[in-house]
Amino acid sequence: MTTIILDNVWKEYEDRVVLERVNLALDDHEFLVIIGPSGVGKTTLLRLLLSQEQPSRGRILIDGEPIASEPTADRGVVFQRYSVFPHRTVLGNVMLGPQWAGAPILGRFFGARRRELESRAMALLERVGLADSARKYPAQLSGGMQQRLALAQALIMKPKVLLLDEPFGALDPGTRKSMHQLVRELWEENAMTIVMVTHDLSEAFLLGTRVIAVDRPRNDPQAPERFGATIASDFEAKFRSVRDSRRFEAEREKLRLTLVSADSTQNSLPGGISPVRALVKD
Ligand SMILES: Nc1ncnc2c1ncn2[C@@H]1O[C@H](COP(=O)(O)OP(=O)(O)OP(=O)(O)O)[C@@H](O)[C@H]1O
Repeated sequence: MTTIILDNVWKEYEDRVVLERVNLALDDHEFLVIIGPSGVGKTTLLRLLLSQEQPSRGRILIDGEPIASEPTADRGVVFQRYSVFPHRTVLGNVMLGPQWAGAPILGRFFGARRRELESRAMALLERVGLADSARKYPAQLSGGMQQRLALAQALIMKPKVLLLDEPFGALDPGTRKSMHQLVRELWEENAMTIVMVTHDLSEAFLLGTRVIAVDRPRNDPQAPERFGATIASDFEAKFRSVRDSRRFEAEREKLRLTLVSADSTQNSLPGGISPVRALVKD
């Protein structure tokens, strides 16, 4: 379970206010999408969630605890152009993170530990459709394949929160569509929280359980840096219903069993509709 709270968060660079009064409470397993005009502070918000930047004021809590002051493995990130290591194979790139985390001096595992990691990395490459390219180098991959590699690299660290900064921005429409599908599936399978920045509104509402628009509510033409951006709108998006329907399904199943066991003889409603079907209809 992962909840995120931003409590009156500000980000200022000397006299320049980039973000002000940002308040946000994110549920467990949310897919939050951030939209907003160019230069408004969307990436800054992601960098705060990664601890690449610190708030000037306010606080960020993850699962009720103050966010770590340094980037940690439980927060993965994928950028629009991901800098994979060009001299490592696809498999080597995926194995790198856990090796650095587990053996910081040598950066390498040996023996059984290495074999275990290799099989985990291969399973993940299989999942993102890159198993056949495991021995290739990044330069031999298309843009979409490189983004799949970036996803595998982030996921092998089992992040609680995955941050995506315009991850599909450089991809052609067909590849983009297949990446949407993949990310959506990975989000469901891994039960993680995703925070994604995009300029594409249809993508935002297609993927997100929640979409926030970041904008500057106040403007001083004489001093454009005086006011920062904040959450101007907050929408529940289409995919929330899918997430919530899973909870609903579980509840419905419980109720169905109760109804069936409580009264197997009187399980019809007027019009011949059974209670189960009536629930489904609702
Ligand atoms: N280290 C910094 N020092 C000063 N200003 C900064 C710094 N980092 C970011 N900014 C400013 O903060 C503002 C917001 O930048 P940010 O990259 O977060 O915007 P964005 O909404 O992600 O933009 P885009 O959609 O174009 O990627 C920009 O005006 C940028 O110049």
